[in-house]
Amino acid sequence: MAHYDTLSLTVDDDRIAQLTLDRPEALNALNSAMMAEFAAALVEATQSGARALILTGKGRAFAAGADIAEMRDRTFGSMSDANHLALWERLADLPIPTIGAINGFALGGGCEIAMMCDILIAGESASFGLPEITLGIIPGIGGTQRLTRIVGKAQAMDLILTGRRIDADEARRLGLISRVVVDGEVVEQAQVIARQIAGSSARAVRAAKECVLRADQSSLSEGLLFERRWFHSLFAFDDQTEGMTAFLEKRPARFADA
Ligand SMILES: C=CC(=O)SCCNC(=O)CCNC(=O)[C@H](O)C(C)(C)COP(=O)(O)OP(=O)(O)OC[C@H]1O[C@@H](n2cnc3c(N)ncnc32)[C@H](O)[C@@H]1OP(=O)(O)O
Repeated sequence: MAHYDTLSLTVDDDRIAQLTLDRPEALNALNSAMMAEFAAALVEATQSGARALILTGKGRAFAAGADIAEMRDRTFGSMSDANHLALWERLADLPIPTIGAINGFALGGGCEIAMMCDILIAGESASFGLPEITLGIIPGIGGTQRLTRIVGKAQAMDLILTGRRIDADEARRLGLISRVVVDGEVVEQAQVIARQIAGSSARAVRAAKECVLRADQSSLSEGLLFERRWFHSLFAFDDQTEGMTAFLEKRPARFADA
């Protein structure tokens, strides 16, 4: 793995990649150096053959948002010419499943990149929010769009216009995250989920991810057709025969690429 200054990337023997944001002294505030390294690390993780990626933060935050000290003196020209923040969006395009393991604060851009993850779990004392409004700006890493799709207009307006923080339980009730776990066990639990995914058929996992993402972006009829076509396509591969034979023979499936 390459050396990074603002994050670390590991890939274990089960082909689980773990990307840890590592600027704990600034609560993992997202600066330009981290953004460039993040994009490079996603490429490296994918090329390593990883079957799932866990994203977490070192210390008492997942990430407390875009780096305010770096942004304060920016101008419209410098922000728009560089298309600032656009690189973070690469996370949403990753072909493998991504699991956000949220420890502590996930605020502003931190909450926004968390919402890009496919599965989100959080420690009991995690807190989420989009406080950009208090800084005279708005979310810029997809926060208004993703939050509205997830929780609906009224809840999104409430959270974005007030900038208020919510705890892990409320985040789960609103649908932002799927599981709340004991603080300190977030990464461990994410690894359990990742290993389960890595033991499945890689093609079926990819198909399932593409279908779920399609549900957000297409009409129901298009989504249903997309799903059915993927379903048919999976019968072209050995994983389907192996999975069904294993069930009938009452043994665990041995997928070729797992
Ligand atoms: C896309 C746009 C955006 O994301 S804009 C940023 C949105 N995020 C925020 O507005 C959150 C800003 N942070 C806070 O409100 C607080 O830090 C906190 C509530 C997350 C934690 O408060 P606490 O009192 O526990 O810690 P400190 O405030 O003392 O923070 C420690 C240390 O981290 C630095 N820091 C925190 N967040 C950021 C940030 N977003 N950008 C840059 N730096 C940040 C903070 O300044 C402290 O540094 P120090 O050198 O020790 O003063």
